[in-house]
Amino acid sequence: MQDALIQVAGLSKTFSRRLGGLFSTRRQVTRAVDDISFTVKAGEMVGYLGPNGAGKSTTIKVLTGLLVPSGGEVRVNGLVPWQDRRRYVAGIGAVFGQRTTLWWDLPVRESLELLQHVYRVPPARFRENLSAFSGLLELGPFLNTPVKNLSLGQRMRADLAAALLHEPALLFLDEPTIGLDVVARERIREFIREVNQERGVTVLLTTHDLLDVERLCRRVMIIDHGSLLYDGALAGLQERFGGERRLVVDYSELPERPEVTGTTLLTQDGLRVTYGFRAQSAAEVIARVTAGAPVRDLSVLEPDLEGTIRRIYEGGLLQNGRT
Ligand SMILES: Nc1ncnc2c1ncn2[C@@H]1O[C@H](COP(=O)(O)OP(=O)(O)OP(=O)(O)O)[C@@H](O)[C@H]1O
Repeated sequence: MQDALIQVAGLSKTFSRRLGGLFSTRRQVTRAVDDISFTVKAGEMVGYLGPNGAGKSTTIKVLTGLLVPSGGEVRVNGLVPWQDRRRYVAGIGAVFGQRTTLWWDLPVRESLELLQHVYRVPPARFRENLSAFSGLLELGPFLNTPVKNLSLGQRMRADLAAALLHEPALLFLDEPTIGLDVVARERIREFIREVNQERGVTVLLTTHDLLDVERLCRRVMIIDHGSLLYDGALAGLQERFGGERRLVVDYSELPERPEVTGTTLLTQDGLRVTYGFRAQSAAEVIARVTAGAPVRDLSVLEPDLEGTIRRIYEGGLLQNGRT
């Protein structure tokens, strides 16, 4: 716990909303986040996943100090996020994909200059960082454009630069690729990877785009109905909850008995046979297949992450599966 940059213990956040008219005493209580605990070490990049309404944004809002929790303890960078705001925000950056933190009517450059003053970034550092981020995010063509006239992809790039100009140790990203096309998404991912690997910025990433997670995160946390269901390696998730891997074999000559020990024969179409298998290494299965009959070609298909996550959300696979 000592060297953790983010320390969360027993965090809860409840929203209470009056139902009915002004004088109604009926209230609807939502436990948006319910007793979650985790730590994140400096330099990590962690994916924070969950279906709609799971509690992701609420967690991020508490961690960035925008919301005060109903219970639990949170320390980020050694500070309590919702106290001592000035000191706290100097050490973090945040991008909320759904809305910009920049000044709507100002050109990007002026917005960034304003932030320079807010965060008291020395002029030389500012120039250096602006030039580095302009290069990586190709801000040049729209630095003088008012934020309100930017495309969504340009706006997101400007927001990322804005979040990092003061060199925070930690970056919170809430849906940073939402609404972007494939090329723009890839560019943003590339930038996030660079920031994490080259600058050592710790990243907590919330996203519905599992490609973001596959490309960027080794560790994922999954939240649903306010509870943390899984915290561990992305690879472990696939191993434990992924569907079957498949081996597609094109035989040159069909074996007498195409069944192979340790696999399920899924389909057979002429000389092409597809097997399903779990856990064991593909090499073992391939060795068994090739020992049985001559093979012309074969390929292994991994279960996709989207299918795995969907199974988890839909099937409650993780009810007792906290790691
Ligand atoms: N200000 C609020 N007042 C009342 N209820 C709220 C408030 N903010 C969030 N909630 C409720 O808390 C729960 C968690 O919401 P949250 O926005 O954290 O989910 P999320 O995982 O970020 O979802 P999404 O992926 O849809 O953004 C939901 O049931 C939501 O309706």
